[in-house]
Amino acid sequence: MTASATASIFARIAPHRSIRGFLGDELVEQLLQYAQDRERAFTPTRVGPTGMRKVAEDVRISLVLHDLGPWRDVLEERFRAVMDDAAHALGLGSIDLAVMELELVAHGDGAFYKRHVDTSTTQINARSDRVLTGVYYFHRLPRAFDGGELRLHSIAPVEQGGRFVDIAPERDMLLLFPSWAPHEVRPISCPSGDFAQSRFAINCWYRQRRKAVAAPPSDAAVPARLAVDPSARPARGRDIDSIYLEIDSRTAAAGSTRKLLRDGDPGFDEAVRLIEKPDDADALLAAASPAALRALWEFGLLVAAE
Ligand SMILES: O=C(O)CCC(=O)C(=O)O
Ligand SMILES: [Fe+2]
Repeated sequence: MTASATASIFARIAPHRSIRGFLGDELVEQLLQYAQDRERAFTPTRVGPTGMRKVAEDVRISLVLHDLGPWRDVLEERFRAVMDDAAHALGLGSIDLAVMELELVAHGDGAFYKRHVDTSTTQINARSDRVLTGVYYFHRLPRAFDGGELRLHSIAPVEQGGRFVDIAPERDMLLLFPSWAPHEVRPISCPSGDFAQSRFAINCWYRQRRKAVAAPPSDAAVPARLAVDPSARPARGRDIDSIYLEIDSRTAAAGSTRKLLRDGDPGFDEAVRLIEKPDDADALLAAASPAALRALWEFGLLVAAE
């Protein structure tokens, strides 16, 4: 490829699509009401990888609510319904969906989010990656804020021939773009300062499952007596993502030839419970199937008892 062909790829704005009238007025009103009722439960947004996220007011100011309450199921269903077409239209191929991350974000007066990519939250040993970003916009009428465009950038910065496009956050519009595409939220001015008049958005990240690395069949005998690795730390009250990460990092630390223990694999449910409640290990081990015990041992979550 010539240098100028490469330059033009990096100077191109990522493919994107918008779907107007995505949820319809009735649901918009219900979501506005929900946001208003839950105002006190919103917290400052954070940036950075899972498990190390921090408030950084020089990068991002907005408020977030992860609990979508009674709307979670219907939202998941609607977002899921457009995934395949959007992924193909944007050149992402078929997504092997692991999970959808959903959150409700309020941008009020003075809010913004500087240029970033949505893939940077993922840790090296995560089980899935953000591949497709959906942002669904809604707000009260008449609209009481200005600004808040989503600026979609090419990979190359403007000084190197790059470009950008500003997309207005239209009420009841879903915008879809690849999660690797650099973008920002332009500053919002909402002179009333009234939370209910914020620029609301539901972020949806479609996470693609990482390919499993096939485990070589192990013929080593599972030790007769197993115990929780004494160096394992209890993880009560952690969210499920941190538990997944914990499973993966313990697997790696044990030098296991198997790469990831996944949902649905023998031993996966037991692994989650062991990490959540290591004190209940004895009862869990007594009830676990031989296949689950083998997996827990191969993945380094259990070790031979002294
Ligand atoms: O609200 C928007 O337009 C986009 C928000 C965003 O980029 C993010 O939360 O990662
Ligand atoms: Fe983003």
